[in-house]
Amino acid sequence: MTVAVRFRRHLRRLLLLLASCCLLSLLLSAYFLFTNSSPSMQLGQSPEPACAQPLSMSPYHQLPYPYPPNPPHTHVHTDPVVLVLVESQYSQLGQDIVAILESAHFPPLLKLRGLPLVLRTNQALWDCCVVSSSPLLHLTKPGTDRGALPGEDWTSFSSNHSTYQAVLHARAKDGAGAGSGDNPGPGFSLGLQATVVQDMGLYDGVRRVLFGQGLGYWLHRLILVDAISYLTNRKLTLGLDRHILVDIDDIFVGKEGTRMNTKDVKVLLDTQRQLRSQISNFTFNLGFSGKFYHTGEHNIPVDMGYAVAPHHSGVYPVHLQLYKAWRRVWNIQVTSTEEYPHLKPARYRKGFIHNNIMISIFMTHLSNYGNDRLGLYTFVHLASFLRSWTNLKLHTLPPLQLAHKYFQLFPEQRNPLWQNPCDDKRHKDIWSKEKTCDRLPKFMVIGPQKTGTTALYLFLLMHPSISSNFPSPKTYEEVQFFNTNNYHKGIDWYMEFFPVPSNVTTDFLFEKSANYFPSEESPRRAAALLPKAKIITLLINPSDRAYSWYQHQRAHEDHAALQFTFYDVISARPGAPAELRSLQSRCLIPGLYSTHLERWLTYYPANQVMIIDGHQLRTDPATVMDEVQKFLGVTPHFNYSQALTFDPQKGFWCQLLEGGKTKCLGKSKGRKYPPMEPEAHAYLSRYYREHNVELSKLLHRLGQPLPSWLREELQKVSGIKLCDIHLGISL
Ligand SMILES: Nc1ncnc2c1ncn2[C@@H]1O[C@H](COP(=O)(O)OS(=O)(=O)O)[C@@H](OP(=O)(O)O)[C@H]1O
Repeated sequence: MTVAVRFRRHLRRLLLLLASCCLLSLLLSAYFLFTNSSPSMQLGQSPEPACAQPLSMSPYHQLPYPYPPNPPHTHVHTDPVVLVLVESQYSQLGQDIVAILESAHFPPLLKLRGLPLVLRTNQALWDCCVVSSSPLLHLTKPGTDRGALPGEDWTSFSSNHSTYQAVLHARAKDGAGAGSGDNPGPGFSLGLQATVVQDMGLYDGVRRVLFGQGLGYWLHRLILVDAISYLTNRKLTLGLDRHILVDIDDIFVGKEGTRMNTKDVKVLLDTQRQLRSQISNFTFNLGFSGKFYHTGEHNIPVDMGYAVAPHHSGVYPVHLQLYKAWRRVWNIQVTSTEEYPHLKPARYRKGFIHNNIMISIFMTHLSNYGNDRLGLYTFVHLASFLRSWTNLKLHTLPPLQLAHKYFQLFPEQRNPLWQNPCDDKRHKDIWSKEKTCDRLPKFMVIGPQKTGTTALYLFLLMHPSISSNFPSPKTYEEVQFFNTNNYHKGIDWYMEFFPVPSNVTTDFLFEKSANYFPSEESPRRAAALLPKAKIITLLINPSDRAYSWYQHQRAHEDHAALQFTFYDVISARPGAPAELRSLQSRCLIPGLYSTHLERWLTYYPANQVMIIDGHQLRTDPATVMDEVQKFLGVTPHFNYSQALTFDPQKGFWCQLLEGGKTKCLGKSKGRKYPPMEPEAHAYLSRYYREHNVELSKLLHRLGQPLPSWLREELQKVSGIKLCDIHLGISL
């Protein structure tokens, strides 16, 4: 089973668990809220500004970051299920819970039965401040947000139990609250309303963070980030270092009169000085592109290996010529894009490396025109906001180093994921007018090898509306785009393999690369570029497949295959020679059908995937081809019973030509070799047993019949009837 499949299963399980916990929490909350509304204590008010008060007696408030160890409750739940309670904007159930706390329909004072917590609802508050001693804080820096808080529906919390620790305090506008003589509880300051509290789990073993209003309030969002970190024991925490680079694009471009003048440059330098007080070495980056690059008049160094390449210059979708020109003429090693994979939403933007040019997303685009003061104001205030309210540390680096840093931080982004430029209007507009997105396959035969893929390929080409890719001009072999380094040659390279269809709606282009089936990368890459494509796979008995593949290797004079018997290959142990082990895995792994199929089904819906019984294609190709035509929706219907004939000499079905001649596959398909030894047969039956069981379950789930070879293999599985397997009883 692949990591992706396992992850999906875990995720599904986790979501179910979350949903059940939410439901339970909802019921409990509703029960508590409705069954007891008498306050157990008076709430206080203080004339002092918020957070100027001495803080609670909580045993934790003195403890510095990193967070204290788990509270001494014996059964503290640190499972992130509690996150759902605060994740109000993104989860329907969480929304309900926060809505309860915000609701204007409850009496002003509530006590939660079963929990030592009192809620005061529907308040107008002001002067909100972050409690500096809260152990929750990581990203958030203590400070006071003066003035009225938005809305008049705030809920505040008080308690006399040390499990609760205030995170945010505010003052009640109407003067309500605990009098100066009241005791608001150990976790709370006298006279202040706690609007966000952290439950350490000391009371009932459940750690929580309770918000007295939604996440519309900006400080709540900051606290939410810390709450997630706290509740997951820092598993979901980002570091505090951030890098910033500001490009001023094309400073010499723009109409006469709108370009930067001396005054603009002076203000720019002044801003740079201010920013340097907060970000050491901060330097505005002069971006150059287009025809003004390298004009040299201004004596500004431009050989930094970097050029701004905004979307209109075609960084993504990739124009290969541009990359080559950059490299050759200006030795560009890094540029930036805001289009990959799409312009919006900005948080999904990524970088990638193509043709040794790093394309990263650090570009923050300042206007290239004169008189721009707003941009400068924004950057200065952004930096001071971050310094005042967060513990983030801002750094800067020159573009090249920053790009290296970027891919060091996000190595998974190095490899691009190509998409169809015509699926996004902005991409299409950038895409060259001479290019078309119609030179892409509508369906693919993905393998695995030795299952009859070439026969299927030949039969498909007999159909008047179906055409395939051109063979590789160098190797005459399959394209192998999605599973090899060919992928890094880009989609232009791939499209060159296909003819321009004469009729886009009726013509069916396809590609057959038999190694796509077991490849880890192929399904994700194929689905990104060809999400609507239909996928055809052929399965024969994996033992026969392995044997045919071994014979194929021998015919190609593979050194190890000639040296070792088939049994040696399939039964090689971990300490065997590397050459043998490599041959073994290439021989056996493609036959783990259920694993590979599950991966394809992660990226493609089941109705786009056709699983053909390769044995049936061999014995009754006309019936299979009828089903294939139906699956593809291709017209006109082609009569394969008339077009194919069994060739007794070849021992296989072949194309019937005029005059009764036949066109069969070459010598390399349908080879003559001795039958597999019984010992190897038995070994492989055992080896593939579990996987065949998994395959039968998968086919059952998809509502597909079991091929006869699979039935036979399953019958060898002792004591287990097929119907048991279908019912999901494991062996
Ligand atoms: N009609 C017809 N003609 C010839 N061969 C046929 C046909 N139908 C199925 N087969 C079986 O296809 C096997 C080769 O599979 P592939 O074409 O997928 O092989 S490859 O991966 O492309 O090398 C090949 O395997 P071998 O018998 O081991 O050569 C054949 O058994």
